[in-house]
Amino acid sequence: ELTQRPLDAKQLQRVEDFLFRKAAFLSTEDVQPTDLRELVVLGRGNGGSVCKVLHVKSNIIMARKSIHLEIRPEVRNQILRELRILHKCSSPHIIGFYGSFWHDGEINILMEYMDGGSLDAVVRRIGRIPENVLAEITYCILDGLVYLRDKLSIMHRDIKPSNVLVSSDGDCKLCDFGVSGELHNSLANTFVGTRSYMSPERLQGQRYAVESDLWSLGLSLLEMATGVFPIPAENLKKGLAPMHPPPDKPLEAHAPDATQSMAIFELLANIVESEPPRLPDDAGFSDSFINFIDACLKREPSERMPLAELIQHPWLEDMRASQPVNMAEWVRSTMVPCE
Ligand SMILES: O=c1[nH]ccc2cc(OC[C@@H]3CCNC3)c(Cl)cc12
Repeated sequence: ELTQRPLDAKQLQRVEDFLFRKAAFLSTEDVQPTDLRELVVLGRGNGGSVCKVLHVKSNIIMARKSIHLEIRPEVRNQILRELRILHKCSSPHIIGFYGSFWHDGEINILMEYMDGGSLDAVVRRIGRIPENVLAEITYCILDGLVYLRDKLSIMHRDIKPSNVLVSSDGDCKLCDFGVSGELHNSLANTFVGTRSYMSPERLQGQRYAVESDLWSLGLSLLEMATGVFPIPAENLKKGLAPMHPPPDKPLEAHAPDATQSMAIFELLANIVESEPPRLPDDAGFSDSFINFIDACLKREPSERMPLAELIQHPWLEDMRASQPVNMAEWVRSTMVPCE
């Protein structure tokens, strides 16, 4: 059995609290869009936009992801049917699901609200994430991947910093995993972006499996540790992003996104043809962290360290033992004080 850490009592309590809130919510009849009061837009990406909403009848704050799709009723009903699998998800490392509904040309997915937001926004705000914090985050991601594989027999398909969410309670959860094949097909040609976390085998249209998620994990960790998207490898030569850039000089002023200069096709060709990127060995990262990322970033999927071994990698235990993190405190330190 994998070395799952026993959930601490507070974490278990929060999972139960969620299920209790969800029961209260489900006791209200089917969600009508008018039941939701829009509070603030949280972000855009993955084909949709995310809004913080209040479900008025149950007085629960939620995150609603809306995906505009021009599809036939049979296809959208198939998507809603497949999304219902998410009701079976109950893990401290997987975002909670309240339900989904179609309205006015959009699939709406109601999820648990995470007040710390997504890690892409955290990195934009503070520059880069300390190694010991990344070890905690990595454990949560790996445990979430184990849960998806063992309970839903699925891989994530879209591991990247913007699909990892954190909360001021110290929780760290995966979202936007590929639970609906029909939704995946409907979104197939909507890729927009200047960077890709996709594995070489997937970019080449070859068969891919959970090892492809491990490539994406390695690339995401490299980016969050250095504050720089690591492809092309030259990006890393310019040194790390400053940690906690002075508020007067927003990060953009520091590191204009070098990948913008490289067109997306050239970038994808680089991923497939070049040696995988590595953590710099003169920037203060531990050897076991460098080794962990190397174990994920093998171009050959079969050479990547399997999930069961990664979750037991010395880096996770060493970091947790030598530099333990209070995740609740750390997340709070990254949050923008409300005006
Ligand atoms: O609180 C959330 N719950 C579920 C999903 C979610 C997604 C979020 O952001 C997703 C976008 C995608 C690209 N960057 C951020 C945020 Cl910022 C909060 C939540």
